[in-house]
Amino acid sequence: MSACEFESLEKSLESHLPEAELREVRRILFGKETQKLDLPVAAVQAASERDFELKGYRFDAIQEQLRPPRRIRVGLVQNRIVLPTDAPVLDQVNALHSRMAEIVEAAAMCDVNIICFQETWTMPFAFCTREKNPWMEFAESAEEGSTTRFCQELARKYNMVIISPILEREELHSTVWNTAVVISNSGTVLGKSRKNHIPRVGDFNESTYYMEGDTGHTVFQTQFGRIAVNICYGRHHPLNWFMYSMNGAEIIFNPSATVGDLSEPMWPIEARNAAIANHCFTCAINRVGTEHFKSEFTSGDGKKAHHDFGHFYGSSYVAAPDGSRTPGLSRTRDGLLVAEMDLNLNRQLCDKWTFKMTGRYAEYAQKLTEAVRHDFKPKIVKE
Ligand SMILES: NC(=O)NCCC(=O)O
Repeated sequence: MSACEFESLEKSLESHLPEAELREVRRILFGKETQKLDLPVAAVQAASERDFELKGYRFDAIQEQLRPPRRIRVGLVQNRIVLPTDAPVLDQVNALHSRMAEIVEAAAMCDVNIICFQETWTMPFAFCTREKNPWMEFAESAEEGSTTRFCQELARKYNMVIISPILEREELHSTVWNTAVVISNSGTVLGKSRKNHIPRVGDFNESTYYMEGDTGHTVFQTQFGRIAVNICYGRHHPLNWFMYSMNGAEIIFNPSATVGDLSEPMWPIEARNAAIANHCFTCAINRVGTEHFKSEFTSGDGKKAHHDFGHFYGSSYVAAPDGSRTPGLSRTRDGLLVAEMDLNLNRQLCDKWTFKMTGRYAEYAQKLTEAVRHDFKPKIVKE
């Protein structure tokens, strides 16, 4: 079986382990069990007709005496590109818009309050090619572009906050960014969060196309909680998650595009660890499928030139501050993951583990300031 045929770790465990053993494996691998959500029949039917996986889970929190629960639902979308990468640009974008409209409608049936799409969801992940044409044509304005207009309509129609990660062109200086546009459930553009860390690894030649973000660690206050967006490669940087959390994020979304050979063993760990370390929920989203490009490209590693990036392995999941997590979506299929969470869990875990309280941040701030200076002398004791 090839890596792009392997459905998921969860399915494999389910089909091969006896029930009692499976429970123990799940307890250790996934933490406190998330309950399956009873999703409406209409949504399940829509998912089956439209050929995407639909899964729903609930994270529970303690019922407090003074604070009412703050229960909300998030939706994570992973999908393949719809048309081949050499189809006309506008056709590719429109096809992805139509696909997303089908999935968002099902999310609305499931009472999703905040939905997040995958990184640069309106295009193939063409940054492996190092070609400028036609990929730069996918870049659009975060405020006025057709994708934002499209999302604004959906946000209003379904009373849903939408996180729409796109390739952004800032018109005045024609600067290009990798940006998540955050659209309020009122349909207003609440703001945008630009990718802070740009990869220079394997075929991820993104620095050819856009710059390190300049929006810092913005947190967006929505009707359904305070949210932030840490785009893809930013998940390898603990301080990036940390700063969103320092600004008060209750849920941090991580829209991504990453391939099996490079990052799959890290995937289940990083967002989950960030949820634990920062007392918040995290949502890891990855695209699916293998995208083929007309021109060959090399990876600068002595291997033969190739036409594809490798397999984007999906496996989107949500992690909670108590270390529990949902099972992942499939590695091969389009999917919508619905997760219900009580945001009160964040403070409950803060009180239990006190990582924030015991973090000694002032001490580290000072040490870090020293460590990044050119004349820094590391403290190493030698015999
Ligand atoms: N899109 C992106 O930043 N990918 C980099 C590779 C990774 O972070 O796994």
